[in-house]
Amino acid sequence: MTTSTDTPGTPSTPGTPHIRHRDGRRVRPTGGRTRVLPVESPAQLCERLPLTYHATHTVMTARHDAVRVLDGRDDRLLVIAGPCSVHDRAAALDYASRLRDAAAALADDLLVVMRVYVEKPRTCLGWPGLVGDPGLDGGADLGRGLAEARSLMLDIAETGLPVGCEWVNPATPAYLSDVVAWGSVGARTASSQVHRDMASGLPMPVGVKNGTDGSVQVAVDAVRAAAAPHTFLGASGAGPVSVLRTSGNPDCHVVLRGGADGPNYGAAHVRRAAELLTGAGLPVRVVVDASHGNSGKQHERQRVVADDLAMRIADGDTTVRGLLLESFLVPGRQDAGAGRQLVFGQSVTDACLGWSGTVQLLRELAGAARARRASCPRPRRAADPGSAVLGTTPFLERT
Ligand SMILES: O=C[C@H](O)[C@H](O)COP(=O)(O)O
Ligand SMILES: C=C(OP(=O)(O)O)C(=O)O
Repeated sequence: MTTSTDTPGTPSTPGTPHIRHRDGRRVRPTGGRTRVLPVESPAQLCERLPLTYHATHTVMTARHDAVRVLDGRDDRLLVIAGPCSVHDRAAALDYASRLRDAAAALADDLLVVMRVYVEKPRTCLGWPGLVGDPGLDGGADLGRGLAEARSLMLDIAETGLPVGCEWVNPATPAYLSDVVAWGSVGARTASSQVHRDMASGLPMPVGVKNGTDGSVQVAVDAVRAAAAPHTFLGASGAGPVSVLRTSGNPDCHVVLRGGADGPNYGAAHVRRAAELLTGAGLPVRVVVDASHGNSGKQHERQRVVADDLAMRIADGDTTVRGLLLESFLVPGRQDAGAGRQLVFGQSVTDACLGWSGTVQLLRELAGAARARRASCPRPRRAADPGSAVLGTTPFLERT
């Protein structure tokens, strides 16, 4: 085989040779499909936008408390609420200040984390989120996206409200993970080795969704895999690809989000998930996503899911440790696109509950946590909360 540079073609990397087979046929080059563009290193961005004292306090306290809630050592409910995706800083901060006030008022019963989802996995194609396309115009200025995402997360954490997000690209945590109190591996990536490796090194509790097909086993496998140490190639703070060795993340948990075969927030589904976890030798920690497959993506149906869970929790169910809600200022959703006039505070991805509906649900969930506390004899210390028996997990007193 010989190489030639006079063959027509569009190599996108300068210097990529065109290929001519020895029989004279032109061979389409298979390389050159990726252009490499520079971007600020994680260390540079973190130095430019450092974690402040207050934000550090928010993050560390929330991570610690979230683990205790998930383990049943804190009898509150973990509620991760916020827009499906953030696209507009002003609207996200407006929502955050309302959520922070509601969270403070309900702090005895709920541990509230704001969804600040800056990366979106897509079923096929679509807007990739603030990091991938901060201009919502296809410009894909990732350098700007990372900076905007970090700055927004920092400002929210600075107010005392912890933030949570889904980790989609394994290079992103190096830029943002120090600001994040709770993370997620989504339904589209739960079976991905890359995401399991990544979760094993994240310094926060990570909720792994069941698959879009409804498989909970895939999430259980991911939780088990992420609890173990891994060694893999990845982005480090200094930028270049490095060998990363993780110690394993013992704080991962399953998130039931429904799937192609319907919702899975019902008592029987939760029981089944708990059995799978126990069978895998894992602690029974279950969080339910009221949206996605559980709401059939009809935002108002999140109420039905949350009402049902609130009733079961008030009746003493201790298996469900938390809920995810998709909520923003204005209910519903809208299409984004270059030059479009957008409604302030309305989702550009999945439809969300509006603010008043959200507050109502938060109060209801707080009431359920209170009722559960009243019906549970306390304090009951579990010798090993990790080996909790389904539905009868004793809560330890919050300290
Ligand atoms: O949570 C948001 C969406 O459900 C997820 O990103 C997939 O979106 P899509 O099916 O519209 O691509
Ligand atoms: C994409 C999300 O969820 P899922 O992975 O369950 O579809 C999400 O929570 O934004």
